[in-house]
Parts: sequence; C-alpha cells; structure tokens
Amino acid sequence: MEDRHRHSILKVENLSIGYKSRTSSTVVASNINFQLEKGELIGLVGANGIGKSTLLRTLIKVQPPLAGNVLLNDQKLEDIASVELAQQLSIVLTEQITSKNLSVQELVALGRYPYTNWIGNFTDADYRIVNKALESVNIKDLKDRKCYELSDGQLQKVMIARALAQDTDIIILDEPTTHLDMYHKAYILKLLQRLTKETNKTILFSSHEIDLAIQLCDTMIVMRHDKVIYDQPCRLISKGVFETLFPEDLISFDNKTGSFRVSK
Ligand SMILES: Nc1ncnc2c1ncn2[C@@H]1O[C@H](COP(=O)(O)OP(=O)(O)OP(=O)(O)O)[C@@H](O)[C@H]1O
Repeated sequence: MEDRHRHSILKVENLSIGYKSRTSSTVVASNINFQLEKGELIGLVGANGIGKSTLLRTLIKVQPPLAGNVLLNDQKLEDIASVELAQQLSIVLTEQITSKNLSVQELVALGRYPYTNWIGNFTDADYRIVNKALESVNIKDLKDRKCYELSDGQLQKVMIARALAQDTDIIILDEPTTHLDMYHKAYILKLLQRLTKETNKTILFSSHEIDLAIQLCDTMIVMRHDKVIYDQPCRLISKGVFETLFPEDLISFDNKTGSFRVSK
C-alpha cells in the first residue's frame, strides 16, 4: 500500500554518469535509479574511484548527465535556475574553498545568500535562522572564532550549520568524515541522523565509513562495478551486497555483525 506521508525529494531515472570530451565519452556508471524520501539519511558508498563524487556532482548540477534524468521536487534539474536550486539543495564539500578569515557566524550567515538581496541585507528572520543553525550543531560558543582557528571537526560542523542556514529540502555532503578521528566520524554522522529526524530534511552523504553508514542510515546507495544498488541497510546485508564490494583477499564482510573484517 502506498504511504501517503512519503514524499520523494530527489528522483533519479535511468541515469548515466561520466565524462564527455569532444572526441570521446567515458561512462562511469549507468542505469542508476533511486528515489530519496523526505526526512531520510542516505549513505553513498563504494570503493575508491567507483564514481561517488561523479554521481554527487551530477546530482548537484555541476556536471551534466550522459543520459537519464534527475528530478528535484518533480522538476528536471536542468530546468531549475541557480537561485531556485540554491533554495532547494545545499552542498557541503570537504575541500570547499572557504574564506577562513570569516568568523563562524559570518560563514554560517553565507547560507542565507539565496534569500537576501544583492547587498546581502539581513532581516530579523535571517538572523534567527542563522542562530538556530549554530544551535542545532552545538557551535554557538564558537560563533565569534575565526574559521582558520578551528579544527577539521569543528569546521565540518560549521559547514553543516551553513547548509542548515540555507534551509533547503536536501543537503548533500561529499565525504564529511574525511580527516576526522573515529569519535568525530561517528559524531558527525550521528549529528546528520539527528538532523534528519529534527528537521525532516533529506541528507545524502558519501563516505568510506560503511560500517557506520550501515548502523545509521535509513537507506544506502551502493556503487559496484556491475551496478548501483539502492535499499535499506538490513536488506542490502541480507542480499549479500557488501560481500562483493571489495576483493576478498584482504577484507570480508561479516553478515552477523554487519561490519568488515581484515582476513588474518
Ligand atoms: N574530470 C574527470 N575527467 C575524466 N575522468 C574523471 C574525472 N574525474 C574523475 N574521473 C574518473 O571517474 C571515475 C570515478 O571517479 P570519482 O572521483 O567519481 O570516484 P569516487 O568514488 O568519488 O572515488 P574516491 O572514493 O577515491 O574519492 C574514476 O575512474 C576517475 O578517474
């Protein structure tokens, strides 16, 4: 039976992703189909070089699809103008070039740019939203610190707060746990999980932390050489999807614990 409360935010239909030059085209992955629902946390996983960043770049309209469609709130991505897109989708990139001379509060306030006029005039409502974003990720006490003074983990929280201030239906993060220690990897992914529940936003992130993603995500997109699979973590485990993700000579997936083990 159809659930009336489910609402698809991002829909991908028969998508092919890759790179095109004047003389050739390289397909990185094809026949990709999934539908991301409101309030879901989705992890995108797969081996190095499999195409995670290429897929995310296609979903955020940085690179065109080779074939197929990406629909954001039922509208084709190619038909959405950039300001409108910025009101629906926010992005957190690890290697984002940010002006680290800005204070934390100033950087988070940049998230309001799709709504402020060209001089960046802030209303009381804008200030309230920025404050709420700082509060949501527990960084209010850092608000006057310069971004160059922050640790990688603190900076990651600031970038997530900036995305929250942008107040979009979906937030897409490319490897938000890179450079973080074990505790902070879990902390950031747990934070994303909490935010999906509190805000009902859809959050899609790519990561190499497959064990954590299995524990925390509502659904996952698993990129393999033969296909891209989208399902709930427990169903992916029972279908044996993770067992074939990497060559078995070194690591194998333990179905009972839902985690990878190094072969001894
Ligand atoms: N600008 C480009 N032009 C042509 N090919 C590219 C370009 N960028 C990446 N590729 C190729 O596309 C494939 C997928 O790369 P991508 O960076 O999307 O993988 P990934 O899963 O994000 O990898 P990682 O986990 O190592 O970050 C790789 O074979 C890569 O060499």
